[in-house]
Amino acid sequence: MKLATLHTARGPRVVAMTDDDRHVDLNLVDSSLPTSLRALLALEGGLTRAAAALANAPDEAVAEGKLLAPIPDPGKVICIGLNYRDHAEETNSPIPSEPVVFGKFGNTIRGPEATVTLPAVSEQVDYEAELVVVIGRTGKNVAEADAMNHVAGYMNGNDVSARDWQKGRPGEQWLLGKTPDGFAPTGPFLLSADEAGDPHDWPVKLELNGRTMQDGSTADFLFTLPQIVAHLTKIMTLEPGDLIFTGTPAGVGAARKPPAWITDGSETAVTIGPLGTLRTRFVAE
Ligand SMILES: NC(=O)N[C@@H](O)C(=O)O
Repeated sequence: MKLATLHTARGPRVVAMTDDDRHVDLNLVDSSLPTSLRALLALEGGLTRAAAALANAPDEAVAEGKLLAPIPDPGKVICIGLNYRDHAEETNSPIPSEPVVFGKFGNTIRGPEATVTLPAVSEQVDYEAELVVVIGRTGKNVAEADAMNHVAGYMNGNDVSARDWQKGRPGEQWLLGKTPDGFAPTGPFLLSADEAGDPHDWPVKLELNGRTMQDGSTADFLFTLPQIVAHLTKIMTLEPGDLIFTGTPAGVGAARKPPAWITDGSETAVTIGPLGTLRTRFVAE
């Protein structure tokens, strides 16, 4: 199932996208279903009931509106860094012995087709195509063997980064470079895990203004999704609606000569496996 959040005349609604790109308002079909995708994921059997609603949807349940981020209000936005050898090498970073972890806040979340304002204080805004994992079940101390049972589905993501606020900062902290408003676009939809299958061999592609800049594969992960989920849950409880950005392959703007920064009027397009395309426009502040 392709699930998304649509801003309709009735407010935000969870919709299922049909193969001909119509949006079925699941709450209109089954009014006991929550209107938030995060709440639907937290509901025991929520995805099964959503599938039943989609299967029984009358034509009147088709809704019009603007797509928002599939999960507009994630509890946590966790990011894995240096999870591709070629990206670690192009940034002269050591190959990590365990997952490198950092985070983003809710202010960074944007949907497909969003316009992101570039912070006036940065001259080095960069793109990073990433597979985003959406957690569907609460878990702490999750074993690798059980980890994929905690995954609800997948989305395209762009870990937009202000390099001049990420590198060379006191305490080697990346946070300010990773958390300007809008620096975590996701979408256009969440593909449920049952339909997605195994995501460990998906192409990861990013175009900047129509030019291919990244063309990698999740087959090159240094740490697999089960390893990442097991590692994170040693420390924290993961909950339905939490997002995990799983790292970016080589080809980022900072590693190019000359560097290829995102500037006023730029557009990025992220396409990962069967997840559609996430387009983002950027304008100057
Ligand atoms: N360089 C950098 O920030 N990289 C990370 O975000 C990553 O995805 O590897």
